[in-house]
Amino acid sequence: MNKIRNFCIIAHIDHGKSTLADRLLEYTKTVEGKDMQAQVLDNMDLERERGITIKSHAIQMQYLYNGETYILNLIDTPGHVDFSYEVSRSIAACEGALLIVDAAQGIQAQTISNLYMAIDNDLEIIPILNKIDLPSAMPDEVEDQIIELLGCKREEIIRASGKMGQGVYDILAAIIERVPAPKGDPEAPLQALIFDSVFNSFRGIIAYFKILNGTIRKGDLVKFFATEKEYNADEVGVLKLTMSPRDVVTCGDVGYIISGIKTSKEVKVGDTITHVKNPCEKAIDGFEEVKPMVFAGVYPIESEDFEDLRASLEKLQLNDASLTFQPESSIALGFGFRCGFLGLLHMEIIQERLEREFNMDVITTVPNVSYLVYDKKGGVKEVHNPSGLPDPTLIDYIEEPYIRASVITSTAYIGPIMSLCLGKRGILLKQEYISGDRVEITYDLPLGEIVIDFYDKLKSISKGYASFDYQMHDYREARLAKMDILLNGEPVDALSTLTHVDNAVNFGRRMCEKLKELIPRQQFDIAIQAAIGAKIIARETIKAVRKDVTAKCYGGDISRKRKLLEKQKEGKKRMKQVGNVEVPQKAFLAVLKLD
Ligand SMILES: Nc1nc2c(ncn2[C@@H]2O[C@H](COP(=O)(O)OP(=O)(O)OP(=O)(O)O)[C@@H](O)[C@H]2O)c(=O)[nH]1
Repeated sequence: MNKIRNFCIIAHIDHGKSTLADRLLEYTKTVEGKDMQAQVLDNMDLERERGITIKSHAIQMQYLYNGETYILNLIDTPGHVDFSYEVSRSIAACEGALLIVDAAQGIQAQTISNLYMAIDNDLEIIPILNKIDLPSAMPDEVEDQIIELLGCKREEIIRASGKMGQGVYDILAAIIERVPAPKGDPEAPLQALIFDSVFNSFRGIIAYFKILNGTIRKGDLVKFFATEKEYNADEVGVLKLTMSPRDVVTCGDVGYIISGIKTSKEVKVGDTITHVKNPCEKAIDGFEEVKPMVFAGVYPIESEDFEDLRASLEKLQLNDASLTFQPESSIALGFGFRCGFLGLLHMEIIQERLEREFNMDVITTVPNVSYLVYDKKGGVKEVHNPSGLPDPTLIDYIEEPYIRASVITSTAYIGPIMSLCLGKRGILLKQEYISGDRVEITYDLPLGEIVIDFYDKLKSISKGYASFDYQMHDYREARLAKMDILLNGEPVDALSTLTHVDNAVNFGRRMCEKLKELIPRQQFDIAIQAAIGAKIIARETIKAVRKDVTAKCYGGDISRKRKLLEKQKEGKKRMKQVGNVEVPQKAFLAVLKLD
């Protein structure tokens, strides 16, 4: 066990975690020659295409150091704020962390938040100044920032380039020298912490764990604490580039178990696995239950796919414990689910994974946050969907969630960032200089205002030189009103939103204009109206068109005609019939596209 090192890589988004992980795999000869491709661990297509890490990935390496072979278990983690929950779980499975800081960008918001998470879990931190090959690198200055943040010595910082390979051997040496070996007793009753799981259509559910105490053998009878269900350990093993079965996995190891579990409810991330005979006394303190921040309806395009959608969401949830869902119905869209996400990127990723991995065609509706609605009788109810709001006459007041946000930027951008936050009803708390001309600004902001487009706006006004991190803070009373959208006089519940009273008219007008752009012209006029209660606050009309797609074709060209018709059918795939109006997916997310 003293030859095992469990470590993760943490950093702000794009500071080079996955690239450095590639180098570690290459220099330890874990992946060689033909298997080596960029971002080996980002094995989801979606991760490669977008160049971001969404899931944490675990992989075991072996490395010969001073004549001894060490086992290094690496867990690569995502950098985007929406996925910080993945980071917290990976951290719990490690004793050390490589903290990577981009030498050109310096310390950013998630550098700090991920670092705090690692410190809270008592991890040994190895600071790495990455991308030193960049001409724009400012190694001395960024080193100063790291020293100030960590209170470490200059010699402890390793200068590296994940791209060119500098510093990689130093990093491997530091992992062995500085990260403590896992503690624990291989003879004690089994205590294994489940930190992730996936569904495999052939093998059932695969749970990934780290053993804190004890040993697990193939064929052992084990039980899961949360469900108290018993299973046979059909296969146990460690995680190399693929799963690598072992007869025994022991204390300190990061591994996997396959035990024929088919239903996702039976495996809970954060749960403890122990033996049926000689069980441990108590479960490991799991993870804090993650609270979704943003909610949206997810509806199958074909209503008969409802049960398939449920099964797909259950499987996805296994691999993504932060996703929540419960059935709901909409007059406009039929039966679907109200899903909870950590943020908009998370929502987008889930929609794409449903489409790619499960072949589901879905419509997602306007995202919103959760509200606390106090009624006049003194009761309170959490509402995740504007159409679930009680009648206005019964409502005493509504509270909305506020976050505490930290923005790190250079002084040049303070002005525009402050006016952005002000426009989002933000309250400035403090402004602190970190080092040089870098400033941390702290704001309280209504979450509902930032989920929509805050991140993109921040990036564009600061030309990318501002980073942002936030935590849920509290709920505060707000003057909110429910705004409905009517298409040809029919309210479309899936388009309802809660908006601040002061912005309502402006918001309603912009929504109507945007919907006019997004809903295709049809064979009759379509009136789009925004209303608060019975009062219409904005209106647009989409003029009728007679659309004969085959009109352009010359008489005999059948194949061309067929192609055009097919194309039209394809276009319909992402449409939903609402009353007599066909509404495309884009329109349901119009609110995200307001200028
Ligand atoms: N010049 C230079 N570029 C690098 C280096 N390391 C990474 N990059 C580039 O920086 C970008 C981000 O690298 P990734 O490794 O994907 O970053 P990441 O931190 O894993 O990103 P997320 O997983 O999405 O948080 C890519 O375009 C890399 O090619 C380096 O050492 N030098």
